[in-house]
Amino acid sequence: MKASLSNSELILNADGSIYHLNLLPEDISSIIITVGDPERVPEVSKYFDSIEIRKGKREFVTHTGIYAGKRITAISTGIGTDNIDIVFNELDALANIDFDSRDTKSEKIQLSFIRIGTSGSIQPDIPIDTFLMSSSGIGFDNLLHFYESEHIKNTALELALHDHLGWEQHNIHPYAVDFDKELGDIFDSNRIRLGATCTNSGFYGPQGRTLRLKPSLKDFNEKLAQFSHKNLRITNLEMETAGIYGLAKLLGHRAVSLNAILANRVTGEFSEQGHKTVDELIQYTLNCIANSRLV
Ligand SMILES: O=P(O)(O)O[C@H]1O[C@H](CO)[C@@H](O)[C@H]1O
Ligand SMILES: O=c1cc[nH]c(=O)[nH]1
Repeated sequence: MKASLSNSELILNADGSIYHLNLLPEDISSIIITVGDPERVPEVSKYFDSIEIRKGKREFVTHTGIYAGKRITAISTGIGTDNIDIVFNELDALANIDFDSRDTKSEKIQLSFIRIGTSGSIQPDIPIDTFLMSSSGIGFDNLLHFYESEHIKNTALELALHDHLGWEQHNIHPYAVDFDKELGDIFDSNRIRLGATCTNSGFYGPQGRTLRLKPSLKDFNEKLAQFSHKNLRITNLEMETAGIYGLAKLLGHRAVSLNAILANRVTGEFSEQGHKTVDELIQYTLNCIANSRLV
């Protein structure tokens, strides 16, 4: 028989809540909106008809409530896939590990994750203040390389990208994971574009930005923007989507990432109405959830 999880692996606080998120199993819904910025959580939950849970620790703020008859959890992940590792492992533990016996439950709950994030476009025809749904997440961070994950990756996309970039000598080995198409269909409309999203481990050098430091790869964004594979092109850069797609799939959950495009890296523009654009994406997302069969 498999030994149950020790105190150093499944870490619970004195009140029985999970270590970083400070949440109890009953605090979360199976419909989960993730946002990067902790201040975006109340921007989502202000539309709820009622709020039942308000908890937080570090950058991980959680509100659970009811919107149009659906129980929804909104949680902030902070910035980066290092935090995605914590948030997704702990949310899955809340759903699928019995905290008393410290064993995995025999009946698993599938969670539906919807990220509402901000991002920068690398294509001239994807303007600021538009919405974009990530059909694939391409990870330049290393998160998925630490998990057995060959079976959930889009290896055809990975190979085509490796061939195009030729960056092995720079120790850059991106991984690729697709969104959950059925979940994505709920958010599809002529209001939102589709594209492949690159996730990286930083905002400046790792997204081809130069303030005072010189990038090692001079043509980073251009090379990504030129790539195409089976009608798919790389459209935007941010810092969480690929990790979310990878961990959600590995754990048997569904995920989709919706981006408010705030920067256009080709034209050099940055939105002056970012708050409004994000607010519109929040309302769009909630409306799609309300009109869906998600439970
Ligand atoms: O607006 P959020 O969701 O934080 O997402 C984007 O914004 C942050 C960088 O400013 C990164 O987390 C990036 O992915
Ligand atoms: O350019 C951008 C804008 C928002 N978030 C990012 O990670 N990059």
